Amino acid sequence: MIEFDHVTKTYADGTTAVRDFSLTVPSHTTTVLLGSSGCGKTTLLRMVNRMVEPTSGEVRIDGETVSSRPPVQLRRSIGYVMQHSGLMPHRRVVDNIATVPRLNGVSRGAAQERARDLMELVDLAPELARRYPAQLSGGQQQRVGVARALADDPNILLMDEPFGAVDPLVRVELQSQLRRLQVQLRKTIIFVTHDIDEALALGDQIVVLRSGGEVAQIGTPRELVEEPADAFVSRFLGLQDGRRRLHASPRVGGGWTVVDDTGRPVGLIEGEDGTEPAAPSPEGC
Ligand SMILES: Nc1ncnc2c1ncn2[C@@H]1O[C@H](COP(=O)(O)OP(=O)(O)OP(=O)(O)O)[C@@H](O)[C@H]1O
Repeated sequence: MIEFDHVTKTYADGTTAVRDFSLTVPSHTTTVLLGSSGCGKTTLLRMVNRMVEPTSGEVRIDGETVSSRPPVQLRRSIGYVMQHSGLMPHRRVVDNIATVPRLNGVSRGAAQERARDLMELVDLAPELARRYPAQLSGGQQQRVGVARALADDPNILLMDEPFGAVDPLVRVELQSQLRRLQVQLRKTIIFVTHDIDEALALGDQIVVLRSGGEVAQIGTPRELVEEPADAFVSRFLGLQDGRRRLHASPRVGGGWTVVDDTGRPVGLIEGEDGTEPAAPSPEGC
């Protein structure tokens, strides 16, 4: 469990990025910090591995304040994935992934073997092991970033807009992969994004932030959509402008077409046999 206990961060130039923020992140779940640019998401994330020190308050991992842990040792015990992968350009994929185990004293051979297993886990073809990061697509680089973060089997994974720079199709693939991995690995994940769909797809718990790291609402995806705390959350989630008000209308040949409030088709529903679905009503879903 990770706890933020009344943390505030004022940077040297006087900017207060986060003010009196408290949150409990349950173990083995994914908590998404969701908010627009500049609301303090990265600042909060980096407090966990001491890349940012709070001005007041504290962050605890399993009851122990992180400020009592040497920063380098702490950082090596926590996986960190960032938007632009942060891979070392002059090192091959396999060596990038093996970085933390090597720093922690694992032999080169064993670390590389672990790296190859992780490549398989994140669906990277084995022949990519010898390439350099610049010889990979953006999506592949992010997979390497995830594999590298998992290399020393950390309990905690911090993910800062990890899929923000890849195209929408690849982004959805990476999100599904992370969901599958999480079922298997059950890490404690804090995931930062400003993308609402991504938050709804990945979060067990979502924290909607206003500027200054102020919490607008904490809830499951369902709670946020069904019971937005106020007009800000409702607007932020796109509930007021009809973007998420969907209706199903019968489709020629069976099944249903899902349309939004403007009548724009956004998807299909098919029954188990590919025809009539059991659940939705034509009045809306
Ligand atoms: N080192 C710094 N010195 C001064 N101000 C900073 C520093 N780092 C961040 N800030 C400011 O703190 C506020 C929060 O920044 P932060 O990066 O935590 O937000 P964010 O929600 O992650 O934004 P984004 O989604 O754009 O990455 C912003 O106003 C930012 O300009």
